[in-house]
Amino acid sequence: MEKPSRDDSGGWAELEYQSGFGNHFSSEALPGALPTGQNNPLLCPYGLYAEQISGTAFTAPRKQNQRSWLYRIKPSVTHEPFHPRIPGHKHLVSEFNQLTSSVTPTQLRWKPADVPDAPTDFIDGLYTICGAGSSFLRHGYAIHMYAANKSMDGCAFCNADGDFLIVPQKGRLLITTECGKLQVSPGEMVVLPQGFRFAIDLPDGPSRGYVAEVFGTHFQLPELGPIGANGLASPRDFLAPTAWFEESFLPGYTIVQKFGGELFTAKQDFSPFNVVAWHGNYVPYKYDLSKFCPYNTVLVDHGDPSINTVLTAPSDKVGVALLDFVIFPPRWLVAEHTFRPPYYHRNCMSEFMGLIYGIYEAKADGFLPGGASLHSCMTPHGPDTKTYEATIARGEDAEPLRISGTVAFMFESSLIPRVCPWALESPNVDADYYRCWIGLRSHFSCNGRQAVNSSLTANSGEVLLGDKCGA
Ligand SMILES: O=C(O)Cc1cc(O)ccc1O
Ligand SMILES: [Fe+2]
Repeated sequence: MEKPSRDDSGGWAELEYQSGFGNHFSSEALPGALPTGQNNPLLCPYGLYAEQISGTAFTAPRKQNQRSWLYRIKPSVTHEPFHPRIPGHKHLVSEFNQLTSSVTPTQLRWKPADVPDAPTDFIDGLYTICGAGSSFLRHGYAIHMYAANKSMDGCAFCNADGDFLIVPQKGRLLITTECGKLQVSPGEMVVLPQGFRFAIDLPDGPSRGYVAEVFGTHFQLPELGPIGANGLASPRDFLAPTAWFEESFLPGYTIVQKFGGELFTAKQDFSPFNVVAWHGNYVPYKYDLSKFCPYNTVLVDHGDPSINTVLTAPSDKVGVALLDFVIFPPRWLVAEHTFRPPYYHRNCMSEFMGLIYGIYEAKADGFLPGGASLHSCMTPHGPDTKTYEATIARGEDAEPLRISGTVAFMFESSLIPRVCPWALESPNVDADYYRCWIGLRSHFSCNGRQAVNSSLTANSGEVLLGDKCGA
């Protein structure tokens, strides 16, 4: 089989995918490579080894159970022992506690990170921003970002800690996985489940993006409730790869395994992308965010952002997410006599936001593509002064307005994030972020109406009117 070039997009754009979310897929790169009638025959077709990868406990309820069978030239165990990687990686965290990270209720915003000048691949370009819980306890999440400029070479990455949901903001990702290849462009997202080996090529050079990693659970489609049977992200728009393999002698090939936030390496002399056929429902997949079918208010008020949930990683509490992936895509705003941008609020959930392109509807300035913000549990936030003033200026009879040319997103979690020291000390921290709200003036006016609140009433009982009441 011809191997698509790893350093340009030749062949990648025409990749074939299998469509569906949570399907039991099957794929073979050689005819008849999948055993029939059983998973684990004594002798597999073409002399392949059968290997299972489990995404849930063997005994997980059938509805949640995830596993795949890989039929490969050599099993993945065929490698030398793991050793701590030298050099290590100082900026990855999978356990959030006082030793690794700290808390702040302050509104945080980061300017976009520069892509480094020094050759940096996806592994070295990945750095944790914040998170909660522990990969060891199989509960929690980490939010990372990456800035890289070079393809992974002679190595594959394997994340033993959790599932990666990657949102590229700049530069395509050409991802070779054990199940096949995926091309992921800015405007798309990809999920690489725990344990799969993958290599990321960067055909466009400088690349940047966001990663949510969830521990102990997997992403699923949100319930649709009264919306009905259709809408939001449609299962058929999720794309899984088709089997692709290479049989090559690659002396010194390295598996880099992230385990407890630390990196370990093991050598082998062949490509891990040697799976000739596979079947199962535990697979990497991608989704084009432009396929999202948004729902919204059509008369008054501002719907909660949960209406824009693409995927949710559930916690053990019904209706409460460990981590939701929510987008703010192009759409019409039509609500009448309504403040249409996001409302001012304090949320018991914590909100990490990123911007893929364009201008986010709540921030006229300062929240830039490739940048990020974090509003933790009960930290007040909302539209900046410019957005507020512009919205009020449009008046009660504002025409329907189309938000265009932008996609922002939010990773929203019920667990409160601790922030890594390098994220807090980064030169990209926007120290002036708070100023975007400082200009919000009081528009309060009693306008001749009697103030019923005693604080507006002078000691004498005199009613404060007009500018006397501070308008
Ligand atoms: O804070 C944000 O910008 C995200 C957000 C958007 C919205 O429309 C409503 C609530 C919310 O938290
Ligand atoms: Fe918010």
